[in-house]
Amino acid sequence: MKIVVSGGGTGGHIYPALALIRTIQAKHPNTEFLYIGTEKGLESKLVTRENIPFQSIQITGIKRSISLENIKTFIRFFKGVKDCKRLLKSFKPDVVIGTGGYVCGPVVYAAAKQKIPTIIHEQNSIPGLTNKFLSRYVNKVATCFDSAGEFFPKEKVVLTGNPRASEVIGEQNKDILQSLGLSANKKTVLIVGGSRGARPINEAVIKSLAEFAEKPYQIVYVTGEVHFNEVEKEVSLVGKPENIVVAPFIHNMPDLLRGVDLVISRAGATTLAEITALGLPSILIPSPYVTNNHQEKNASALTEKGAATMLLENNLTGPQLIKSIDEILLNDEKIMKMKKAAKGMGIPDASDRLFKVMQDVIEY
Ligand SMILES: CC(=O)N[C@H]1[C@@H](OP(=O)(O)OP(=O)(O)OC[C@H]2O[C@@H](n3ccc(=O)[nH]c3=O)[C@H](O)[C@@H]2O)O[C@H](CO)[C@@H](O)[C@@H]1O
Repeated sequence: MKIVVSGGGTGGHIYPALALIRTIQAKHPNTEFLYIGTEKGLESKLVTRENIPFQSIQITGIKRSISLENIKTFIRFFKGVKDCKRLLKSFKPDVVIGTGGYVCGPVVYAAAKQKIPTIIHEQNSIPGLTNKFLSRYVNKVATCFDSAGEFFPKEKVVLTGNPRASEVIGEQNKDILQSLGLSANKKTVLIVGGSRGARPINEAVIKSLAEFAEKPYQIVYVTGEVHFNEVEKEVSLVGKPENIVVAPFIHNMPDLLRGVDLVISRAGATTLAEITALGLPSILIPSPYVTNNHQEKNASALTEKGAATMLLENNLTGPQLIKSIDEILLNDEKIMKMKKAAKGMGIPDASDRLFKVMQDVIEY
């Protein structure tokens, strides 16, 4: 079998694609893959380090306001479609799957025009522009939230969940905490601002460092690659408590997630799929800078079930962050309830479900 995968820009679109590829590689080792992305997106780094064949095209996202840049984007889109048609003709895939981000636009569109079976995977509760556009042309739309289905042609929608949920499932192993220089026996909080980090979260954490030093729990704090140097400088001015580890990015996030007790994060949909699959309590700080405020909607799905608490960025201060952590981590009964609620929302067999959709469109 030959499969083209495309998805990019941020980790939330790339990791589901990689998780799906790994599932298929495990089941059908002879499958050939081609990943199409952009050089600028995180995919050019994340995909190549997995030794998956990677080709890049040039494309930019569309701006919501009318601008000259959009005319250039349309020109790039059609040039991208032409380049993709050439790549697809030479690779001859059985199916093409897009996991979101604007790079999928020309890839999936070109495939649909060449009558190659196509699927898009939408991670969020409110779909992105590219997936809405592509839904007219594809065979199936795989979703992770019921609410996303309303935005797509009904007959094409299948609720599969996010393949990354399947990937994080596994035995809990605290070795990773020790390898980071932390204790295997203390409760552990992971603080992460999505795949690129989030400055407002970083600011609140830096302001809380002195107080964290007094806490009975420990913290893995992931700054995001681009913010790391600046954060390190500020941390060295205040002094880093021994119970905190600061890292720019964690490549083996599934291992780490299996070792922590509480996650503080933006409300990116792939992160939410991971924490619900594992049944992890969370404090979600939705990014207000995303299309249609979709992260707040993503987060609400969890808070409505009691799986998470939400802290809006407007209310994010150092003291509020510490209060929110203590309310959960120092209350075993609350932890148990949140764990159960989170687990109840997880879709751990998402990879299998999505693979089944692929088989169905190929055989159709
Ligand atoms: C600003 C923006 O547009 N954000 C979107 C983007 O978020 P973003 O890329 O931040 O996505 P998510 O939070 O959903 O997923 C992040 C992924 O990166 C991984 N990870 C993160 C940090 C790290 O150090 N190591 C690591 O491996 C996580 O485990 C997860 O698999 O895609 C999501 C999924 O479509 C959307 O919901 C978000 O709104």
